[in-house]
Amino acid sequence: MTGVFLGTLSLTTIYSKILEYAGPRLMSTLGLDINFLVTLTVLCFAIFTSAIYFRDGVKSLLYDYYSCTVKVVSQDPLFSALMTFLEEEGAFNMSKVESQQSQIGEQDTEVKEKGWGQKMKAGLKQSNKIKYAPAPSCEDFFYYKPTGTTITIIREEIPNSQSSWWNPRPKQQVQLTVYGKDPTPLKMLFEEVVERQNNKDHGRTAVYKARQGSEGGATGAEWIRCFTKPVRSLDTVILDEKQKEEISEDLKEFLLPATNKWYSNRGLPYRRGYLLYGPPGTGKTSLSVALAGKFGLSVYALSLSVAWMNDDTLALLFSSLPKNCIVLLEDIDACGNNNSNTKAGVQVSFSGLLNAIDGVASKEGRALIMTTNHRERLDEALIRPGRVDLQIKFAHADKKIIHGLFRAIYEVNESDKRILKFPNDFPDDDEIADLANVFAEKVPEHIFSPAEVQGFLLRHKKNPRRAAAEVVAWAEQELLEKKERERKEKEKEEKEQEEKERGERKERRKRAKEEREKRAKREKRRKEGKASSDDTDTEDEKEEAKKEDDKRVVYSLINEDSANIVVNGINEKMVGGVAKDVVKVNGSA
Ligand SMILES: Nc1ncnc2c1ncn2[C@@H]1O[C@H](COP(=O)(O)OP(=O)(O)OP(=O)(O)O)[C@@H](O)[C@H]1O
Repeated sequence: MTGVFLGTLSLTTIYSKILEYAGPRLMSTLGLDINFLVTLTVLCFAIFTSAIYFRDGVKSLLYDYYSCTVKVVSQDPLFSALMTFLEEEGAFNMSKVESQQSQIGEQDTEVKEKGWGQKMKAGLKQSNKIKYAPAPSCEDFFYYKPTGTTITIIREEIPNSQSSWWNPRPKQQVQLTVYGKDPTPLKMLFEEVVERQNNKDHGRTAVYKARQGSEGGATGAEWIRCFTKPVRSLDTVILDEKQKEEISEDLKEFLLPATNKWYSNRGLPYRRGYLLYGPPGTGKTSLSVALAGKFGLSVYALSLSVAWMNDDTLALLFSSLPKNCIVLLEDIDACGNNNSNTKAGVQVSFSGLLNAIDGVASKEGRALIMTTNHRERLDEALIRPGRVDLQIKFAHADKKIIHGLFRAIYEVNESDKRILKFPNDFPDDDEIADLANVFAEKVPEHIFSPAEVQGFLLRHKKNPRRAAAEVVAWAEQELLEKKERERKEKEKEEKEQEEKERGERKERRKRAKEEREKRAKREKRRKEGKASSDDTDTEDEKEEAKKEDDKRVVYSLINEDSANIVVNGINEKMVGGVAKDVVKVNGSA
């Protein structure tokens, strides 16, 4: 009954009923007029709204005319250092957070020594620690003690629409504002950020990796600080001392400010290029990282073989390098040469690579280290002076390198021996020197890479005597396996070559057939007196036709006589490979 009754009442009726009922009671108990109350509420609301408008207006006026602002975009190497600093200082209100892996701080990941670029992926051991970052578009206030100033921090995502491959949008930007005309607090803050970053990097080498930046349909790429690792001493790279010194001195001189001036006075682009070539596992990457460590440079590693790398992204990455860094470009032979031969899956063209290295957009002040296992496949244009100023050859280990590797592994200081629980009877330095001689005598020279020898030694990390005793058996076994691997590889290569040649022959036959048919048609038209200017053979066509006629002669001869005799007899006159082709044609016919 009650439900039906309420249903029939309208809201206005209820409201007027309440006013009718509550009004007089409020009046009698509180002494307040209901009309007065309503007016007061509306007035408060109006004042509150105007106050907000007023505050925003003043704020925007102050912001426009009486503040200093610095914006840092995510592509700037300073971005991650700044975010780490602010996070460490507790500047962010973490009530609105998002989990994040790469932007704030760096991924403290362990990386296997072997290789960069694509290989690095396999070597990364992701730390499972989840990091939190303040969600974008939040405003934070950070009290910066040294200057007693409050800094407003706004972190924003940047809209997609502004991006294009030549100007990829930064993913994010952080904006720091202080009110007042004095930018000193911001300057001081940035000095502290850089100093803290430098202190952290001291004794470490920072490694940056190229990352695809493709959103909103536009492709792009950016460098991302991946990790830092302790500086690798040049002494741990076992190589001919002269070669090490040569490249080290060259780089040292290049980095001098006077050299920069010298280059610019002569209008030369201030860049230096090195080529490290040789079989896998001989120390090319290790030397590059050790050099970076020695001169306090960061390494910018990239590989041409990653699926998204193309001419544009490569050029973009080269144009966004900082000054004084080492760019490590591995497996440079992947993009082929002027006559193509690009590896499957590689999108970077040879001209694209040349353009990135020393095109107009390429940054100055960087040292480029290119590595390859196949120097013979490189185009001379790529390694001409100016692009490559110094070449270092790496080879399989000789006696000196084998000896050096042994000593490098087993010369351990007392504290490491204690911490790592080395056995008490671990040989002293004199015995290690003797064992190193024995070891080097037993390993055949120029067969194994330093990486292979090092791999064996690491198996007996705490037992050099055993390593020296067992190395012969290991070397024999390895040799057998190596030979088997080489045999299989050769077989595979031969098969691929055969397949390629078969394809080329097929293509040539197809073209020749089309040409014959075309000529026959022309001939027919000529005989019928319908020849047009198109039917006149060009010099090239005449030459092609002559070749075709020759082929047909061979072909008919083959049909009559023994193929081998004819081919051997005519081969002299033939253009390379034609006779052989015809034999195969005949064979398959
Ligand atoms: N000459 C060397 N001195 C010291 N260690 C070496 C040397 N060569 C190789 N190694 C060791 O072998 C491993 C692989 O070396 P590295 O990656 O530098 O070889 P690479 O020549 O760059 O190989 P790839 O051509 O396959 O990239 C590393 O652990 C490195 O320490």
